[in-house]
Amino acid sequence: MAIEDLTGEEACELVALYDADKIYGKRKVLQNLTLAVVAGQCTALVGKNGSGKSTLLRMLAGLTRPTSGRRWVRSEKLVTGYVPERFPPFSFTPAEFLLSAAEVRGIDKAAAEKEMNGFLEQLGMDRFVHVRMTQFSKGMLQKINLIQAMMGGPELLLLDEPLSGLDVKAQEDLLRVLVSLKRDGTAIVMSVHESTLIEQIADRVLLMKNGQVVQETRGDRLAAPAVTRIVLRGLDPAAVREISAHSGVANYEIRMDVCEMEAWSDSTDLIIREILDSGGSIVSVIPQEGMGIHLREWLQPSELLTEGDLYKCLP
Ligand SMILES: Nc1ncnc2c1ncn2[C@@H]1O[C@H](COP(=O)(O)OP(=O)(O)OP(=O)(O)O)[C@@H](O)[C@H]1O
Repeated sequence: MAIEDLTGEEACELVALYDADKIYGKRKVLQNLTLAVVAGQCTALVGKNGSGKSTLLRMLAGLTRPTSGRRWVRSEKLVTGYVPERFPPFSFTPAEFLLSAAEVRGIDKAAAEKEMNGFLEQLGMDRFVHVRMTQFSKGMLQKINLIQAMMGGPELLLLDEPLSGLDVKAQEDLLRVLVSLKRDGTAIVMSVHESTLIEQIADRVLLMKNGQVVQETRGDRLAAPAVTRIVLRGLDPAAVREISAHSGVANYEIRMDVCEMEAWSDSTDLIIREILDSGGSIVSVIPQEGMGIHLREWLQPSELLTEGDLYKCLP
């Protein structure tokens, strides 16, 4: 499809890559990447160090061009916030740095000051507004790094390891801010190692390996318990419905004389027994590993909001 022909749902796309490669010297660090970023959607990039996450974020930001393939952007005026992996301890105060960054981006001074103070307060940094950043810890610098990207109402927010250096309280504060931006329609793409951040905010998770997206899953599937797909025959719909009323059945679909059921893995034996006892026969039983299980190898658990429901914390 020609990019110029995007209509309907695709019109929500803010930026997209088509068959994009990035080559440094002889090394292909991104290969055949095709992906679109949609307003209000949060995408998490997961993968080992060197798998290409930062390069992909820079390419989406327009900071590096594809060696081949294309980057499409809805408008050259797309308001984009970018949080680089490293943020140096500039010898400015947050007020000096953030307000001049806002001025460069054409944000009105009074509005910038109001927005800056709001973010500083939300991230517990308001006391340090006039302190030189050379005295800041890694976590404090990261908060300023995040604020510079979030100011000016970005339509697209690109975050390279946003939780880096933040303590648990700061992670929770940031998560609240990100959820609220996402609710207002900001698209977020972030490289991330913490599973809880993904579970709380990501709509989709892309697993990267050697510069390619090798797996894609929904963010909420990461936390979902494993299921078993059971295909059965020989039961009438009433008998299927009766078994499906069991809490161990996640969902089912009847097609002609065959029924496909998804059972929570820990109920598989019980459900199969009920099917056989009711006179049905089993065609196949396939455990659904789900991508979450593969993805978890690449993620660290985090203490972030392990018990709370994030949405309950929101104002
Ligand atoms: N400007 C550059 N010149 C040469 N090689 C580069 C450049 N930028 C990145 N690379 C290489 O591209 C590969 C992918 O790097 P990238 O930083 O995108 O990976 P990453 O998944 O973000 O890793 P990390 O989590 O360590 O940041 C690495 O091998 C890196 O050394």
